[in-house]
Amino acid sequence: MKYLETYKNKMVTAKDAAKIVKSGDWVHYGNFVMAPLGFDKSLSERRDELKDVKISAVCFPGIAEVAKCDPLREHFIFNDWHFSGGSRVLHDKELCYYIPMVYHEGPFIYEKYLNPDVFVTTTSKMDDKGYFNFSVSNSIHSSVAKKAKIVIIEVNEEAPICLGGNNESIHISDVDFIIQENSKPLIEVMSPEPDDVDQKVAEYIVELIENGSIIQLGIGAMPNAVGKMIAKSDLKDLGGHTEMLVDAYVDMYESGVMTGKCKKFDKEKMVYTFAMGSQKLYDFINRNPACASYQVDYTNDPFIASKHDKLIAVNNAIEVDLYGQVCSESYGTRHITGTGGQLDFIYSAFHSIGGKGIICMSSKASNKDGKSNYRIVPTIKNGGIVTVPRSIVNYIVTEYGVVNLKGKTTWQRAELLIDIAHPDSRDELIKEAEKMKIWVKSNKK
Ligand SMILES: CC(=O)SCCNC(=O)CCNC(=O)[C@H](O)C(C)(C)COP(=O)(O)OP(=O)(O)OC[C@H]1O[C@@H](n2cnc3c(N)ncnc32)[C@H](O)[C@@H]1OP(=O)(O)O
Ligand SMILES: CCCC(=O)O
Repeated sequence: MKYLETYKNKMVTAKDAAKIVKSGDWVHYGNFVMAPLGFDKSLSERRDELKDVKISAVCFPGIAEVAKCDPLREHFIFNDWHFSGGSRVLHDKELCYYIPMVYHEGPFIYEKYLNPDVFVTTTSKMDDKGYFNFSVSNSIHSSVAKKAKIVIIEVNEEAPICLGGNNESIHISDVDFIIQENSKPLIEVMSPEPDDVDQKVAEYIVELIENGSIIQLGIGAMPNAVGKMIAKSDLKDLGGHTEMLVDAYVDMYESGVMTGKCKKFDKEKMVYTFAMGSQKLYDFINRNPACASYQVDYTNDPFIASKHDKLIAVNNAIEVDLYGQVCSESYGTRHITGTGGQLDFIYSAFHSIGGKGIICMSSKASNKDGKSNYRIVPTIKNGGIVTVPRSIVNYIVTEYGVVNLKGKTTWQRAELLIDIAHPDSRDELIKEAEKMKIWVKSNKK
């Protein structure tokens, strides 16, 4: 093969690759399940030789070794652009920091402002033209690779080949070092089984969808439940234009409801920028021309996504206040996740002809510690982060119904939201709305 000699010359062990990192460097990891786990381990083993190395990841799968090995943060500072459960655990222990980003801007942020010392990501194996496919994480990888001083790839021969789209691959001539010692099946990320509340919310959402709609499902259990219900519905000729491809898209495709025939562009292709789910999803994507992987500045660009008619965006939230502000990334000052593509898609869906930007949630949250709290609240909990401002918000759905807040006054919003709040919280919400001066006499008590 033409590139075999070059390949051999660039091969290193993970241990040797980690030796390239110097104190003070910024090291950027590949995103989601393509994070370079072997390199991460080897870098953590160099802890005592290094000081002040900054690492950035996107939704690191599990607990990063570089964070775990350094509880005093004297050697490594770990940062994540979008928290996974693992990064959340680390943040609770002051071992991970968040980097705010509206996801479609990610590549442009790199282009304009960031100069990583090292970019290291997992890819699939090289093809005979010398290309390594970014597999299930296209995301921001091409843009990071273009700006990084050193590019290292960790080959995983079991990683699916994700056809583009664009920016789905990197050529060996743009790679400095190749690690080849860590091939194994990709990490599976399973969604919990939908409960009764998820089912009820999903039923309301399916009623909002017309034949020929283009579906974006966000991260979390509830959007996945919506997709699974769509797969069993009578809807016809839906299309996929999403940031994240999840198992529900396989169900929608296999049941025949998602054909992509009505898409204005990328016809008959499910467009996405990253995928996380079961092995079934990874097998489905592998070399599948029905799927197209693009960098996130394509999938999430509101000026592109909104050109599809009937774009339906379904995303999950933590709290919504009576003004209609949506908080999806923190609970008070407890950091939970990131803005991700939520703002991109809620905005895009409203701007799409016939589109709807939907925020869905249960009316009450039950947490692991046995405590529960209401999700429709007078004002977002002190320290909470607004993910979708009230000026952008569109539909809100709970198990008690569907409301559309666009064009509504503050007193109309308060009334609509209280209508879909948990029944036990409604009297208190009305009292608070009165104090907030967003209640009028004609509102229903
Ligand atoms: C991906 C795309 O295609 S585009 C856009 C999608 N992106 C987004 O919407 C970004 C923001 N949204 C999200 O990240 C997710 O949808 C979430 C976090 C809101 C929900 O995701 P889920 O996986 O269903 O959340 P889950 O119920 O596991 O809760 C996550 C954490 O938040 C905590 N949490 C959630 N709600 C509450 C609440 N009301 N009070 C206190 N804690 C809460 C949970 O306890 C859990 O913490 P833990 O891991 O320590 O137990
Ligand atoms: C990094 C983005 C993930 C999400 O949008 O949820």
